[in-house]
Amino acid sequence: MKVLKVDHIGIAVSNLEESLKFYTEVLGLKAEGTEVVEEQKVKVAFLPCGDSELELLESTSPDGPIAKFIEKNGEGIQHIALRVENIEEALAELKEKGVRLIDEKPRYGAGGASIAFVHPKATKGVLLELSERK
Ligand SMILES: C[C@@H](C(=O)O)C(=O)SCCNC(=O)CCNC(=O)[C@H](O)C(C)(C)COP(=O)(O)OP(=O)(O)OC[C@H]1O[C@@H](n2cnc3c(N)ncnc32)[C@H](O)[C@@H]1OP(=O)(O)O
Ligand SMILES: [Co+2]
Repeated sequence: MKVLKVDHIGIAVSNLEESLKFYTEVLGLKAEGTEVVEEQKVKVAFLPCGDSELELLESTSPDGPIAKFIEKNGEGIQHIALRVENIEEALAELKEKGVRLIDEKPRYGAGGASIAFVHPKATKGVLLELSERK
């Protein structure tokens, strides 16, 4: 598999609009439009940061992964996403190596990316998202 770069860092927040104020008004980052990703039960906003981005995620449901994360840990970094050249190939290789995957097949990611998560127990405690953008 080929990792191209850190695509984004996912930050779990309780209130997206409120959190965006800090990142845009204080840090001066520019927010791209928000998007609801139903399958992940999140509303997200991306803030480009040089060659990578920050992804702010607010839960759209009390039983979604972001709501559960915040309940357990409070707001903060929830995942790191690596851009890969070919996600199908990356997943096949990780599976072959016995790595614990959350998603064996790519799912829909914000902006039309193909994404899949690797379990934090396999990565020394980091929820890892693989992302391929065409
Ligand atoms: C829109 C999209 C995009 O970018 O395009 C996104 O990013 S969507 C981003 C939101 N979507 C997702 O996160 C989908 C993938 N996530 C999941 O399936 C889930 O959140 C899991 C990661 C499997 C965790 O599930 P759940 O909370 O039910 O399990 P759990 O609390 O029993 O956790 C099992 C163990 O993993 C650890 N753990 C849980 N979440 C973690 C996280 N975010 N980072 C690091 N460790 C984590 C727990 O502390 C626990 O360890 P101990 O056993 O040692 O206590
Ligand atoms: Co993400």
